Amino acid sequence: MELLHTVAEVRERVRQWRQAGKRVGFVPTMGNLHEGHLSLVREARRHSDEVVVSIFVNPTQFGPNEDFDAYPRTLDADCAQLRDAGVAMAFAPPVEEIYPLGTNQTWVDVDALGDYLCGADRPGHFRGVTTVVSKLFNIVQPDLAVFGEKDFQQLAVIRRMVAELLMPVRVIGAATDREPDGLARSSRNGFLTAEERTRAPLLQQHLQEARRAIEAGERDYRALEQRLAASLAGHGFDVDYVTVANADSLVPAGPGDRSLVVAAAARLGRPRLIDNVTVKLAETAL
Ligand SMILES: Nc1ncnc2c1ncn2[C@@H]1O[C@H](COP(=O)(O)OP(=O)(O)OP(=O)(O)O)[C@@H](O)[C@H]1O
Ligand SMILES: CC(C)(CO)[C@@H](O)C(=O)[O-]
Ligand code: BAL
Repeated sequence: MELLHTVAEVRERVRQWRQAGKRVGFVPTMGNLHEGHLSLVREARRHSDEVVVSIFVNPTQFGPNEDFDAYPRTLDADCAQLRDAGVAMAFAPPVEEIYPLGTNQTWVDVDALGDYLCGADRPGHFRGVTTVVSKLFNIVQPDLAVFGEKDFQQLAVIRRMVAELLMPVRVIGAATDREPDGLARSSRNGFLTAEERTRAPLLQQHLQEARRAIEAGERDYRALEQRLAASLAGHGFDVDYVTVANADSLVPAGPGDRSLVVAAAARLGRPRLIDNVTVKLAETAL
C-alpha cells in the first residue's frame, strides 16, 4: 500500500489505474480507524479493483467549540490496518492541499436535508462535509464510494448531492458495525471513561425500544421522543435530540409515514455519540 499526501500524486496513480481499465473504490474517513471503517473497506473491495482510503480531519465541518484539535490522529496505526485490509492507497493530505487558497469561497451545500437532526445542533457541519467530499471526489474520481449508515444523515446528504450535481459516483451505504454489546463503533468512543463505556450501549437499547414501540402501534412520535430523551437523561446522557423522522426527507415523521428512521445524538461525558435504527411499516400497519 502506498501513502500519498498530494493531489498531484493521487491524480497520477488514478490515471494509471484508469488506463489499465480498473474500477476505483473510495472510502473517505477522518482516520483513527476501527473495525467499522474496515467493514467499509471490505464493501469497497467487493465492488472495485483498487481501493483508496482518505484520512483527513476536515476543519470546515467542525464548529468553533468542537473537537477539531483533540480529534485522534493515529496515521501509522491506520496505515498498518489499511495495508492488512488490502487497500491500494491511503491519501493523507495536509490542510493546505485541500484548502489551497485558504478560507474557501466556494461551498457545496445541501439545503433542507442538512438542516435537521445533527444539522440543527452543528450549524455548517454538513456544508463542510459536502464541500470536502466534493473535493475528494474531484481528486480521486472514484467509480464508487462507501459511507456508513451510522452517520445516517451524512449518507442521505451525500446521496442527494451526488444525484443533484450529477456526480458520476455510485454511493454505497454500509451497515453499522457494532461492539458485541451493541454500541456503534466510533473513533470518539475512545473518549469514554470505563464507567461511561458501560452505559453507552443504552443509546442503541433506547432506539431498539423505539422500534419495538412503533412496530407495536405507537404513532404519537413526539410523545415517544420525549419519553426516550427523558429516560436517556435519567441515565446521565446530555441529549441533543431523539427524533422519529421520515427516512427519506428526515422531516419529523407523522402517522402516515411508512419508512422511518429513529435517530439520536447525545453526549456522554466528553464524546457526542450518534446512532439510529430504521423501521419499515407495512401499509396495513398504519
Ligand atoms: N461503526 C461503524 N459502522 C459503519 N460505518 C462506520 C462506523 N463508524 C464510522 N463509520 C463510517 O466511516 C466513515 C468515516 O467516519 P469517521 O472517520 O468519522 O469515523 P467515526 O468512527 O464515525 O468517527 P466519529 O467519532 O467522528 O464519529 C463514515 O462513512 C462513517 O459513517
Ligand atoms: C465523510 C467525512 C470523511 C468527510 O470529512 C467525514 O464526515 C466522516 O468521517 O464521516
Ligand atoms: N463521522 C462524522 C464526522 C464528524 O462528526 O465530524
